[in-house]
Amino acid sequence: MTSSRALLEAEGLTRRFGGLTAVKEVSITLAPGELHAVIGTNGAGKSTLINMLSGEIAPSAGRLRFDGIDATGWSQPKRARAGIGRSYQRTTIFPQFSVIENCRLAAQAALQRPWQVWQAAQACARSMAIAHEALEVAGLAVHAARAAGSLSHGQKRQLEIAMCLATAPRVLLLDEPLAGMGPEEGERMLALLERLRNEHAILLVEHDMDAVFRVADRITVMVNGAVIASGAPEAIRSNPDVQLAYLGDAFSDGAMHA
Ligand SMILES: Nc1ncnc2c1ncn2[C@@H]1O[C@H](COP(=O)(O)OP(=O)(O)OP(=O)(O)O)[C@@H](O)[C@H]1O
Repeated sequence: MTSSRALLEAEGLTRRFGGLTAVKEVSITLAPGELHAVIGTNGAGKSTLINMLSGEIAPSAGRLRFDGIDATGWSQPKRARAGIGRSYQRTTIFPQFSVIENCRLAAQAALQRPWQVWQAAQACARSMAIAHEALEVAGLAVHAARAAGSLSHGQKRQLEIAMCLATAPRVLLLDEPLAGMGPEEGERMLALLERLRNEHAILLVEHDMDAVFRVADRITVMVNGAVIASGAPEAIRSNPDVQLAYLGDAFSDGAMHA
């Protein structure tokens, strides 16, 4: 399944927690311009997979390549600096700071090196410019001066993505960006994903099947830590193994037939 265009390539990624194998030999590729969704029932191993790709937890086995280079041993900060950005299921903003300040801090953290203190002023102007651009892309420019804590739930999730964009990522690992959103907020987020897909390699973990089947170019299905199918949405929709795995679950409510 490895493509020559792939920016991030995981091969045989495995993670064990004691006697439990949360992720079993998962191979997955992310390419620029492609939105790759990973779906699976609760506990299938999706977050553990994202955590291994972002470097938050180490794999028990398997390899990771970023832009053709072995990145398996890279720390999370090193991966972030290289261009692997992620958003979280939980909100990670500073509520008392303004929207633009949250974004600027994310940009600054990505730009600054501790030994480059003499460049602080220059870096500050640069990080502010990056922050404004990220807010523009994320559709939050009009809210720049507001306290981040006063944003709606959906706007906070948009801000998290803007903060991620402020670190200039090439890969975006998005963990349930639609969670807790109403229909209008969800549509805004989907429109944002459509805008981001051209410039980034995106991994989307999402429970909203309607959304996944609408926006994904490729869908990988996990069950009990293992991949049972991976392909274009139409192929996944008609895959008997997937239908069996989801029988009586997420797909039985008609989402698979949307
Ligand atoms: N730090 C940990 N220690 C022990 N077990 C863990 C740990 N993290 C995850 N697990 C277990 O690994 C399995 C996969 O969990 P994971 O959170 O990756 O699934 P998921 O597909 O993201 O689920 P959800 O859709 O509910 O978020 C679960 O059985 C979970 O309890």
